[in-house]
Amino acid sequence: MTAPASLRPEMTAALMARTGLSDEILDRLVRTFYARVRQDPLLAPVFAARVTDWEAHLQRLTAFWSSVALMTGRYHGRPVAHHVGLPAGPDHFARWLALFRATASEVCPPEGAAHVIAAAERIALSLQSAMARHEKGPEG
Ligand code: HEM
Repeated sequence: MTAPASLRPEMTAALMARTGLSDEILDRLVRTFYARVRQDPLLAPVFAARVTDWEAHLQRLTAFWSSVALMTGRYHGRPVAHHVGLPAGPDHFARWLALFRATASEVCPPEGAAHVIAAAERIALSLQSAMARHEKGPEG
């Protein structure tokens, strides 16, 4: 298994060894997960209203997961800015996480699934609180 290009090659190699993850597995995770999101009656409309170029979106999301899970530094974006103002509340997040957990458990080795699920849960919480703060306005 070749290591992905990384800004921190030793850390990436150690994370790959510990989790069994690779850019190939993360690519499969992202593609399988968003194929399910696009079939989901609750989530699909939120994405359909915003994502026009799915291939570009999937490649950004694979870079994001490579940065988060393997510390490659491949993603340069501002995820919070893309979520504030979205019509998505606690039910959407619960569904997103349920689909993500199921997909990660199928696609990744067990240690890798636990690693990406823990990260998704952490990031989902911080996105939700940023979205809630945004809705309340600056006085909060
Ligand atoms: C209810 C849950 C969620 C919904 C409905 C949602 C929806 C969306 C939508 C519509 C976009 C495209 C925004 C645009 O291009 O204008 C997007 C982008 C993105 N989402 Fe989510 N999202 C959810 C949860 C999450 C979670 C939990 C994560 C991370 C673990 C995440 C990570 C990202 C990233 C990295 C992008 C790309 C931002 C960029 O273009 O740089 N999302 N999301």
